[in-house]
Amino acid sequence: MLPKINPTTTAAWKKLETYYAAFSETHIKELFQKDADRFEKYSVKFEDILVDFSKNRVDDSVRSLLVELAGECKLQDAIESMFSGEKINATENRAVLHTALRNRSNSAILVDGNDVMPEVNAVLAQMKDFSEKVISGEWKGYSGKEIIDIVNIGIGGSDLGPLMVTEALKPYKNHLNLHFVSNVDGTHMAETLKQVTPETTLFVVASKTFTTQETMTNANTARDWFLKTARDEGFIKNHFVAVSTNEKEVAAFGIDTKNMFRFWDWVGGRYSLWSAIGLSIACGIGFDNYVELLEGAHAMDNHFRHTDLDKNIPVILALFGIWYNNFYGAETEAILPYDQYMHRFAAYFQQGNMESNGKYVDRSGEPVDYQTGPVIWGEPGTNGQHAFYQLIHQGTKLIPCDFIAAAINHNQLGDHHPKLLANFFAQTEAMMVGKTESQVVAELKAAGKNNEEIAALLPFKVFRGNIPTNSILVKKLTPRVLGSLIAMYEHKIFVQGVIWNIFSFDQWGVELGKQLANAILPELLGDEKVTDHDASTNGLINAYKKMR
Ligand SMILES: O=P(O)(O)OC[C@H]1O[C@@H](O)[C@@H](O)[C@@H](O)[C@@H]1O
Repeated sequence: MLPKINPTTTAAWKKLETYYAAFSETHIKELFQKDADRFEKYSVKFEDILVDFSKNRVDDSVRSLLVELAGECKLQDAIESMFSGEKINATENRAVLHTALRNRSNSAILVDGNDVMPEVNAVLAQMKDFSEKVISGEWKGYSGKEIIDIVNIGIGGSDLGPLMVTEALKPYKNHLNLHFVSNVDGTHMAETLKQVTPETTLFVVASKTFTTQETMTNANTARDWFLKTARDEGFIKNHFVAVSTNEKEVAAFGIDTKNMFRFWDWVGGRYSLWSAIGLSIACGIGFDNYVELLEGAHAMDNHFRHTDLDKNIPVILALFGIWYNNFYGAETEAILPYDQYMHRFAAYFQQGNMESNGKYVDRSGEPVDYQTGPVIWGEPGTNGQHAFYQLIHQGTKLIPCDFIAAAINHNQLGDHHPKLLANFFAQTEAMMVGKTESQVVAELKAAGKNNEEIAALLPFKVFRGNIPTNSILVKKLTPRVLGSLIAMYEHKIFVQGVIWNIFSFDQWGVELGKQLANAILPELLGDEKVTDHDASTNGLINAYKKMR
């Protein structure tokens, strides 16, 4: 069980508050001036990943007080509780074992006294067998043709993980074309179906519950579309497989449970790409590459579980995040991959982070009186530079940023990569050092401006700097490296949830909207005036009825 400790009542929190009062105006530049070894002291190398934490508003005292905070909040016990299969997802009475799905050591992990590893390995073997058959062409569509297109139908964790990973690992892609349909907006399915043919398309219906409205609607539409051409329900088994925890609903849909890939209630939706939800990944990049992804995550799991807190990458990321969130009042964090293939990475961790730590009730059921999860957002560099970096550099909000880049690009095209990386390094430098008044004056003088012109322009051209960044530089974006990066952020989220004294593995907050949508749906069918909601909702529904 996780402890129920209000972090603000710890001695470390009080000390951090006192320290913050004196320290908060300190410029990161000064920290570098005072400490020649700062880069070495504030960076950690893990396999092919270098994480540079040095450009943060953190000194040795802040770092050790944050580690003290983690200690007082019993972080190490919490880590052990998660890895050993305790039911730390208390509001759903479930263990949290995405780490078991990538437990390449195969050591026993017990849930209710039963080792989960044999089942995990059995599903992995099933995924290997299936993906190899589809890739080799041994798996045939109803007319005897090989599969060319795979359509993953899922939403939330049953979509974002496979989508993000297959985009990030596109250089490892085989001949199969992957498509992802998530939105209940018919456009998503309609546009996808335009690109595929029934004879050569495999639908992977991915849903933990197999009751999600969007996914079931899309899956039914896909089945109708398929049967219009195939005409025989007996052919469904060649073209529809399911990934789910819900055997009953899978069978009710008409999918042969032989073509069902199981997972378990101890896999959270947003942590499910490591489970059979990764089937599209295994098909798209091959099972061996999928296993490499698991291996990379497992290596990060070991680092997280066994490394001292002050050298532990996910722990440091989490603690520095808490420093900005709870002491500096930062509301958001940006994830900025300088890697076009990682264009869905921030979106993926929007769910990972915001669904996990977007909670205002603590583990005792009381409302918190401090901030919890931040807003996560981001786009790949350099695009973001020409869009929203203005606000990061000169806006009124403090936005800590994570920069991610690979030293070796999969596409060695002219001088694109040095240019990309020059921007990566320049942005983290600019965010930290800024530009002083005297630098601006010197530049304007050199450009031939007179004193009056200089005075008029000066305030607009100054950059305060002191914007905190983490730089995550990897050798190359391989499946193993990506696996480690994803696990790194997952554990960061876990650490923050532990310290904020919230339950990170439930998501009750997504339910209300679903419930109300189910109530509204039948009201949209007829023409009668709707009156049972508030005036705005009634007004909108009635206006819609007139417009359609
Ligand atoms: O995989 P299924 O059950 O369709 O859920 C899909 C998604 O639904 C949402 O409402 C959330 O609960 C997510 O965590 C989940 O990933």
